[in-house]
Amino acid sequence: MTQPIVVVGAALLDGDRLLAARRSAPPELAGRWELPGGKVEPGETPEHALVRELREELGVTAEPVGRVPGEWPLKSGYVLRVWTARLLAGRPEPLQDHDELRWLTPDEIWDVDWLDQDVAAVKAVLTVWNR
Ligand SMILES: Nc1nc2c([nH]c(=O)n2[C@H]2C[C@H](O)[C@@H](COP(=O)(O)OP(=O)(O)OP(=O)(O)O)O2)c(=O)[nH]1
Repeated sequence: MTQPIVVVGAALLDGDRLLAARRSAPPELAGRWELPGGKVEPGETPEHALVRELREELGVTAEPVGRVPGEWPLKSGYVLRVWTARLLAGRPEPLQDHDELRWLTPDEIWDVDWLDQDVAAVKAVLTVWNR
């Protein structure tokens, strides 16, 4: 069986806030909100992919903290896996793939229009947040 392509999503946490990112492309996803991240490249660990993607997309240095249990199907052949992460240096900016960022408290988490496939992942993040 063909292995799915893993997309890593970062639940970047800063105190009581989670970073959400609004996609600027492709057209069918643009305007919807997601966890920043991207595809794991061949030969790369998911943790390394997460650090690389956050540097490329947001211009920050971050480190993975822990895997959020579960995985969520995306388009055919892709699955989303999520790690909590913390900022080590820099202030996130929407450099690539996104046109807006928002830091959300748990009370604000559903104020943004998450991608359909991210809703279950964000719920899972809420269960591990601040434990
Ligand atoms: N990063 C990310 N992608 C997601 C999420 N939910 C979701 O459906 N996706 C989809 C969007 C894309 O089709 C795919 C990830 O692709 P990407 O474009 O972010 O990854 P990438 O930076 O490695 O891509 P590329 O431009 O190098 O091709 O997964 C999510 O929460 N985070």
